[in-house]
Amino acid sequence: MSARPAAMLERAAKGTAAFEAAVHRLTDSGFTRPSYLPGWSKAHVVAHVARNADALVNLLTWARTGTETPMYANADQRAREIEEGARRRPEELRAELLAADARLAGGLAALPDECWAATVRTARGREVPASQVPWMRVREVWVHAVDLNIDTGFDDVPQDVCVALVDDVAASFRGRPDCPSVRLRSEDGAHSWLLGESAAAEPVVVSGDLPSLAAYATGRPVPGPLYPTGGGSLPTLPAWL
Ligand SMILES: O=C(O)/C=C/C(=O)CC(=O)C(=O)O
Repeated sequence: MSARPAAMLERAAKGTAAFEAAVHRLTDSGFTRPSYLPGWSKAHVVAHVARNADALVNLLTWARTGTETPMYANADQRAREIEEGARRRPEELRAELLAADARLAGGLAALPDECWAATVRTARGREVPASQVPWMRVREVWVHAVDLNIDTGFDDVPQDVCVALVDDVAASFRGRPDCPSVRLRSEDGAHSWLLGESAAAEPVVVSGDLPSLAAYATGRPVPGPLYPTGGGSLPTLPAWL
């Protein structure tokens, strides 16, 4: 069986198309308007997503060659390139995004089967197989399509991506003392996640549809109603990523 993560590659291609389409709907003057991310304009978000594509190409290079090729030289380089990108003219920034997306698509298509299991290290120091790279891109393009604050919301994010996002958040909040104990439950009962300290007393149960749960877990605008146990207020979660 091939180690190629075919389904996730497909999701990455669809998410990338959705992000590019959202940017396409953005007027030139809209680039300088605020995104949902504090201190970032929409242009910052576009520049970050373009640089993330190149950073992921670096991980694919690492997987293919065995030579350590970090996503970014350091946090300063990452921040500087986002700032520089955000100052470019809209047509340049749009073109940069498309070129970076094409480089990443080429790198993903060309990675030999035997390289997907190679271990690489992310900018957050996580050691992961290269087969995680398509998921890392899915996460970036969908969450930041919402962050652009144009017209994409979590209702537009495919349900399987919503589930995978909450899986990701639950894994990163597991056992964290700064995370309240919260059980997220999809309204159809098919999915359930425990956030925060599992040893803590009775968690607050929050139920709702998958887009709303994913939006709440990732700290984004929640499209639909969420129902915490006892009708109280929603617990405040720590920032994710
Ligand atoms: O998944 C990780 O461990 C790291 C992800 C990132 O660093 C994504 C970014 O924030 C980025 O490329 O700037």
